[in-house]
Amino acid sequence: MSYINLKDVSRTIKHKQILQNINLNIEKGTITGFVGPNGSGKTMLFRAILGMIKLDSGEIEINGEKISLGSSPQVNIGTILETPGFINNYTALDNLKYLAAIKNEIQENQILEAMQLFDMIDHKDEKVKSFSLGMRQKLAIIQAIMEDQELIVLDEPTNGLDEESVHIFEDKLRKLKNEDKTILIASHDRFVIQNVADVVYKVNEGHVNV
Ligand SMILES: Nc1ncnc2c1ncn2[C@@H]1O[C@H](COP(=O)(O)OP(=O)(O)OP(=O)(O)O)[C@@H](O)[C@H]1O
Repeated sequence: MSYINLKDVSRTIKHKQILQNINLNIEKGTITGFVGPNGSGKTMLFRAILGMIKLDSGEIEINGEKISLGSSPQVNIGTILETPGFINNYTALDNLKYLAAIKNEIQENQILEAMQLFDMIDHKDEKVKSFSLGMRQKLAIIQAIMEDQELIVLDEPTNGLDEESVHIFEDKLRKLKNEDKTILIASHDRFVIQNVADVVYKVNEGHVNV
């Protein structure tokens, strides 16, 4: 049994088939890349896997657990889906502490350790409203990995990152994979996908193909 299973998953919104009969098996401890044009369905696919949209038909299981709209899976999941909603008037550290308080599983030193990875320690006391796009994106990556999440779902994670940060990010993904984390990543940056993914799927008009 794979770690993530999608069986005949379909969803139509306003007469448009957004996800079309998707069958997918993803193994634990792998990095799976998704590529495809704008509007092809990558984000919707991730939303479906995370139980954020209702399916018209089909089934999704993560670690043997059936996923349905509104039920939060037992698996600890880290995500970046579109623009992360940070509180602009809070500092970077306070934003991360606020997010960490939801699950209350990690201490400040673990947050700082994750910030260190992307050289964000020097900016920890600055308000997020002063951050550049790339700095916000680093913060988004940090929140997606800081709790040692076992499933990490990343939609366009390298948006706005400079070259060095992309390398740090790729290295971190490889380390997480070696720790048996399962990572899904959608990106228009084909180099990132080529560099890290074990399997790459093409998404086109709601279909998913190898
Ligand atoms: N809230 C919504 N209501 C109706 N249709 C939507 C909604 N969000 C997305 N769609 C449609 O779903 C389809 C898939 O969109 P999705 O955001 O998954 O594409 P994507 O592959 O992530 O694109 P991009 O590369 O631009 O991020 C598109 O046709 C889009 O117009």
